[in-house]
Amino acid sequence: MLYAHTVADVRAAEAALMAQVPPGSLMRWAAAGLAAYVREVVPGGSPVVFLVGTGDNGGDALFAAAELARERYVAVAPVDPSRVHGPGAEAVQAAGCRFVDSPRGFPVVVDGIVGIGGSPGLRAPADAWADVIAAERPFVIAVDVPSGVDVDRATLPASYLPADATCTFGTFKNALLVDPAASQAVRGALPRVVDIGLGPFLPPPSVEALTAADNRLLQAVLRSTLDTRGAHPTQKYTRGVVGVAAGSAAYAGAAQLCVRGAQAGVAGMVRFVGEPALAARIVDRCPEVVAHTDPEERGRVQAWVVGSGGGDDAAARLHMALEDEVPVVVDADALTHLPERLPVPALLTPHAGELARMLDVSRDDVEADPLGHATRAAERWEATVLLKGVRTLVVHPGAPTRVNLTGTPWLATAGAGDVLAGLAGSFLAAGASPRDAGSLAAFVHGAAAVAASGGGPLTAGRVADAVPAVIGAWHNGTLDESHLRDWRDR
Ligand SMILES: NC(=O)C1=CN([C@@H]2O[C@H](COP(=O)(O)OP(=O)(O)OC[C@H]3O[C@@H](n4cnc5c(N)ncnc54)[C@H](O)[C@@H]3O)[C@@H](O)[C@H]2O)[C@@H](O)CC1
Repeated sequence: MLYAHTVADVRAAEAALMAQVPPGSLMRWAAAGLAAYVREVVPGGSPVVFLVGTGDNGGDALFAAAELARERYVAVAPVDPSRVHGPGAEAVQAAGCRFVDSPRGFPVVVDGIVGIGGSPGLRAPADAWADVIAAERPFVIAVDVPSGVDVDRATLPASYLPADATCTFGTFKNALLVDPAASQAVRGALPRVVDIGLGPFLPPPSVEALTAADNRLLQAVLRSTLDTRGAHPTQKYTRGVVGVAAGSAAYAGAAQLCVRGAQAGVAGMVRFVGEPALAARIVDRCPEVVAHTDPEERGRVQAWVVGSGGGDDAAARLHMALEDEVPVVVDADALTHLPERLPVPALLTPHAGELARMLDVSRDDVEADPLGHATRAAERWEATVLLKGVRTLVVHPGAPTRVNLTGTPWLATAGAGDVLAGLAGSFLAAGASPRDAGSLAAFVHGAAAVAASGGGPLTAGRVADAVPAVIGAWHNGTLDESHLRDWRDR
């Protein structure tokens, strides 16, 4: 699992650690880690300019500059020459670094303007430096966080300095994992986390992300439903039955893709409820499905998926599902019919436009602050909200938010959300909580998309087809982290 913490939590942990170690230790460790990282990502002797702010972020940069000055040409550009970290300034002077007043002409820039102590946005002269950098496109390495971003909210003010590589300390910060900051300001590979000993002092994270190594969650779900040792015979019913009440005459394909997502997942059986013509088409394409054309005769399920391609009867389908008192995935059109309070554990799966309608704000508002809006909706309905996006969020009140890091831009394709809803329903039916079901489904869905895409275009049906092999590999520990996303190195 990758973990991100809030600024307040990092500061509290730093204070607790600092009380136990000699003064200046943390900054020395941070600076040594930063210098090693610069060496690693920019090997050879390229000249480097360090942009140095007035706080400890600037201090980290100065000590790293002094260390690297032994090996290559290093310049220092202070934001305010009268306010630089004292011991850091002495170190760069002793090391013979040159002082400059702009990053102009340098192929490599290290951004130590502000870290977790910065208020959002860039002030003079950093705003002008950002313009120079945008024009010249040097390789930019951020110290702790790219300067200017809102670190906790992961939002982007008018001015910030995007980084091509980021070296952070102790733990991730929200802005390094969550959009829009993560996608826009943190280009390239995931940031490097330099261990400065904060671990024992950090509280539970604010944000976390599953990795290929985190298959215990999946194993725990399957342990209760799938007996791989033969001690207790596994039956389709013990694996969970997922009900799909999705699709409409206008969006018949949505029903089918939702069913295919559910079938590809971990449940043992899929029931479908819908009008006769639609049900007949589903069974034709997916003969394993048990279809019910009369909702009164729908049979027992352990979880429902409602709303994908919903159309006019989405409200009735949601009402029907809630009557069964089992967990429910509420998708697409059904999201506009949510009751004041949900009587069952629920996973709401909006995209930005749907979340905007739920909260009566604009889509732009949601896209500018996905974490804030998903959190608002999760608190408003006391439910888990899975907000679909490049980095899908799964927000549950009172628990760390999960951000999904698998996927490919090719996954932005018609029907992908229907497959995801069905897949999430299968995890719910197998006994996962809405939070785990949403994050497991998002992870598997993204990884399946990468596998199916092979770097090229995708259809949603091919994503569903790739799901079983991803679940199998993740379950038995052979999933390869390096094949889980293809936006990493852009
Ligand atoms: N506290 C510690 O023990 C450690 C801190 N570390 C570093 O210290 C950083 C935090 O240091 P600080 O708390 O001093 O805060 P920062 O250095 O992040 O920023 C605060 C300083 O920047 C100025 N400032 C704030 N917003 C600004 C803006 N928008 N534009 C320009 N200037 C702005 C403030 O006047 C203040 O002087 C971390 O991000 C990390 O890089 C590391 O050395 C690890 C240990």
